Amino acid sequence: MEKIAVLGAGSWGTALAMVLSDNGHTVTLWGNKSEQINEINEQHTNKRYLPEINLPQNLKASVNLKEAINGANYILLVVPTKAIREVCQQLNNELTNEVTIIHASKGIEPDTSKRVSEMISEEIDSKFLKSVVVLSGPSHAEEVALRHPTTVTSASKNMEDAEVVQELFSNGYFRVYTNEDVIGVEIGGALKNIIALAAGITDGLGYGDNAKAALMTRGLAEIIRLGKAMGANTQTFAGLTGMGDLIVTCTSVHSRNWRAGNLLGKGKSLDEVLDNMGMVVEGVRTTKAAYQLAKQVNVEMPIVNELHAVLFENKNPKLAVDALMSRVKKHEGESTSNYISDLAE
Ligand SMILES: NC(=O)C1=CN([C@@H]2O[C@H](COP(=O)(O)OP(=O)(O)OC[C@H]3O[C@@H](n4cnc5c(N)ncnc54)[C@H](OP(=O)(O)O)[C@@H]3O)[C@@H](O)[C@H]2O)C=CC1
Ligand SMILES: O=C(CO)COP(=O)(O)O
Repeated sequence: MEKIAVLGAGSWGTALAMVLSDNGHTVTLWGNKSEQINEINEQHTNKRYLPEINLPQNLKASVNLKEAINGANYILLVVPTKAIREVCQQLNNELTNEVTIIHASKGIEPDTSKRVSEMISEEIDSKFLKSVVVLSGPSHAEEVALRHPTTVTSASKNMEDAEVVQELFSNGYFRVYTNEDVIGVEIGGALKNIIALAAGITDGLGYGDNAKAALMTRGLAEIIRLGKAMGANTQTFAGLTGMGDLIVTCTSVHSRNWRAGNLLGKGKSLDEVLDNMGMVVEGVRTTKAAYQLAKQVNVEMPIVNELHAVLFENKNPKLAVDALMSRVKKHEGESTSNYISDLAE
């Protein structure tokens, strides 16, 4: 059994800390709000993020980062993408031994186009960084906390590290696969949030399942095109962290990205939506990042372009849908870089 620090006491950090505690590991959940940390230690609940859930009695929490990471060989980082660099900088100041950093955040940084694992490698002193492993897949915190069957992927360039993480998390309700395609796993997890925002918008506009199926299918084509340009293995996008996460995020009321899109489709402004969500909506920043990245690598991403216009240029969502529907007529396989044959390899 291992001592593991979980940094980020929101919905996903808490649910993953529960999985690790269920597996018998000694887990300390780190957060920055003392009231919330006291609630976790004394009431064994985290009501703001996981209402109705009783946390395992052996799960401890701390506001003190030094205390949380003391003696840990594994650190699970689960804060919103925009906080990754800041938390890594704090962590870097406290580390005294080499650690494996596992991250479960889904986003791309605007302006730098960096994936989360790249930000971690840039911020953590290499003498403290044994390995970076990504944990991603179709997994709403609300369902994991209820111990409902869930499958995810542990990805690392080094398969042995991915397998160690697979072992740490696996149990009867949490099944972990491995993959060495870190780029594909991170791109799939980040970009599905964009498509979920768009799917929420079409639902909010009152369009039905046909529109959602269209967005998911053509959205996956866009994700694969960008992923291929970034060096991903296109087969990864047929798996849990690609198609799997796209399905769960576009079709679930648990998804904050879908819910945010739904409110936008119903006519709320982006500021109103984000002010009322109370949890991170990663797809907003990632839309900005993907929009910039697509231009840099010259990849066609019409859904991303229209969503960017809705979010940041005040475009009416209905006009964005009209624009997508009236694009130049195409062959279905055109500009998908034969990804279906790639997937079938
Ligand atoms: N929720 C889910 O089902 C899943 C989420 N993810 C990913 O996990 C990541 C985290 O999401 P999630 O837990 O849902 O988000 P939440 O909004 O539920 O929680 C975010 C947590 O991060 C904390 N936080 C934010 N900034 C900092 C900081 N600078 N220092 C310390 N703590 C900070 C927040 O603290 P505070 O309360 O003080 O604001 C809060 O506890 C995202 O990238 C998301 O895409 C991945 C899979 C599933
Ligand atoms: O990543 C998730 C499920 O796999 C959670 O999605 P949301 O951030 O949209 O809630």
